[in-house]
Amino acid sequence: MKLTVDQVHVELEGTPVLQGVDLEVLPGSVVGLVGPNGSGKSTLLRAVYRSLRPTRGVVRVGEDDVWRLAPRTAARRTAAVLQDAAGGSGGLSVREIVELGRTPHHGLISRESTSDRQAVSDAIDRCGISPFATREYASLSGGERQRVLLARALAQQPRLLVLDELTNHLDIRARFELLDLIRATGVSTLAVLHDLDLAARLCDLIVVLDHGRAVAAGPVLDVLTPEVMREVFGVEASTARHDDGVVRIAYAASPLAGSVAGAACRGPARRVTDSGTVDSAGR
Ligand SMILES: Nc1ncnc2c1ncn2[C@@H]1O[C@H](COP(=O)(O)OP(=O)(O)OP(=O)(O)O)[C@@H](O)[C@H]1O
Repeated sequence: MKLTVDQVHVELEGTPVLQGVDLEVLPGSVVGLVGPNGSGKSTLLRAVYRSLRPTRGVVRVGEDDVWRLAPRTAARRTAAVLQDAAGGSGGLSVREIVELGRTPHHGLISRESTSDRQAVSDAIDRCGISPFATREYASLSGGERQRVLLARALAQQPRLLVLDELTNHLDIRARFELLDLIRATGVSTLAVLHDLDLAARLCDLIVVLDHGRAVAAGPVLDVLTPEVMREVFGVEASTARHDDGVVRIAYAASPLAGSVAGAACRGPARRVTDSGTVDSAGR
């Protein structure tokens, strides 16, 4: 299902945190949301998964404004996997945590159905967590928990996946496995990623946020240009597609742009032009 973020503004305690963000995730595609700390990535995700109402602008999943849908309908469409906290799992087992993904499909008095059980078992298998399905969730390692939370999201059978730094706790093999898994779901996905190499591998398109604005959007090679790497991330780097087809980012021997002390040299706020590239004049 398509996600459309249309001119979304968010103001928190009088501070503009998002300023007119536009983006699209086409059905079945994976869009990476990248940007420096504090640029507004998690805030944008919150507006998408309906935990924070935008001050202005519209978020549509399919044709519908998510803030006009019934909460249960919105919850069926969108599943969010957020940065993990072990607290709040209330002694539940892994399987019980995954079963929570079925909640939006239940009425007040409905009981677990065959399709619920099937969806839960499929999600557990796909995420490779059956060896510890009966363990208490809180006893798992950080990487194991990430898989369980993804399984809960898949059990929900959503039309849109929203992922916030899903690969944080994962070792390198587990990262690649998870990327493959996400791609294989075929579900439209908006993923916040700090690791730009992983973003380049996983995503069809990248959107760069800086100071609450989408300053660049498009295919990774068009977006993570040396200029954007310098102006937005404060590092000297180049991005190229290698002979094996993989896009890699090469950082300069002294990557910190602008100052030996490492303070990022930031340009003026930039924005996306009609062609999806950065307006380098900052207009
Ligand atoms: N309640 C609030 N009042 C004022 N400012 C807030 C509030 N909550 C968040 N912010 C600010 O909004 C900005 C964006 O925060 P957000 O968590 O969306 O950034 P982020 O890009 O996800 O950052 P990170 O990469 O560090 O996770 C930050 O500067 C943050 O301090």
